[in-house]
Amino acid sequence: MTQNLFIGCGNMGSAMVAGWLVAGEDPASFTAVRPSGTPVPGIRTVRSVGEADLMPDRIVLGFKPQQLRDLAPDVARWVTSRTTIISILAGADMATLKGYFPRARAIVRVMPNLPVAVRRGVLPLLCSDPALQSELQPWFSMLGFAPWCASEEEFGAIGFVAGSTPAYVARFIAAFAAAGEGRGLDAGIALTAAREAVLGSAWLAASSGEPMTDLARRVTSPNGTTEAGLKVLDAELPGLIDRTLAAATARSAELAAETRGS
Ligand SMILES: NC(=O)C1=CN([C@@H]2O[C@H](COP(=O)(O)OP(=O)(O)OC[C@H]3O[C@@H](n4cnc5c(N)ncnc54)[C@H](OP(=O)(O)O)[C@@H]3O)[C@@H](O)[C@H]2O)C=CC1
Ligand SMILES: O=C(O)[C@@H]1CCC=N1
Repeated sequence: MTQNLFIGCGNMGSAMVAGWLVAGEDPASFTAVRPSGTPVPGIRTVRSVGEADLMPDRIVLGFKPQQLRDLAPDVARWVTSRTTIISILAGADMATLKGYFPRARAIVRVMPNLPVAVRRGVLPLLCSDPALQSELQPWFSMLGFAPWCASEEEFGAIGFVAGSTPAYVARFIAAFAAAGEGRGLDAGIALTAAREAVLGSAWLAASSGEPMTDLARRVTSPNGTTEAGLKVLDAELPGLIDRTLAAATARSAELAAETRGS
């Protein structure tokens, strides 16, 4: 059985494990290292790599990017020519990772988003070895849309469109709910209405496959209420999203520098 060792398994590591367990993966194939000892539901959790006492086939780097420099020497002690390193660290580029783990069989970057927990994630992948791509594709695809990227730039761009989006969507839903409350709605009803409207709209977009302009047109009666609302939204939203992604991109570059120690 393939042994997957998560070094750090907090919000994102636990979400990935949850998705794989729902997909039917064997819980015995996962071990999580968490210094706090907080259990990861459904799998063996230990406080240190030493306590795990296994030679993993895959090591998932699930700690914070800022910790890479300090933790890499310890992690490297468990890496052999049979070990695949899977990094979910934002910002840490392939060259940096290769520098820390020169003995690894291969290094794979993945930038998952939180819906991997319910197998509807977006998780761009980066690794230039076609054999490893074939080996890992079915495993990652259990968690959602898992495209192999041709370059670090493409990987980064998909990551920026999708990686933080669950947080942005949470804000979007909360803003609609707050606007509903401001118009006298009960808080619970306002939140349910906003959340279900976003879920239903995304579901419809995914199942119909139509262009977004067509979907919007089907809602927008000429000179009706939606048209009045869109005049306000369209004036702000594209620029706002662009600035949002630009800020995330800039922070990623800073994190990349921190992982290199420069
Ligand atoms: N959250 C997200 O949506 C996304 C996160 N990522 C990436 O995932 C990584 C983790 O982020 P996230 O899950 O949000 O963060 P969390 O803080 O939830 O998880 C960090 C994990 O690292 C563990 N840890 C801390 N110190 C050590 C150590 N010395 N040795 C081993 N493990 C340690 C923590 O242990 P303990 O649990 O015991 O505290 C925890 O399990 C980051 O690199 C981030 O860039 C990537 C895409 C999306
Ligand atoms: O906020 C972060 O840095 C991580 C990477 C993408 C989503 N969460």
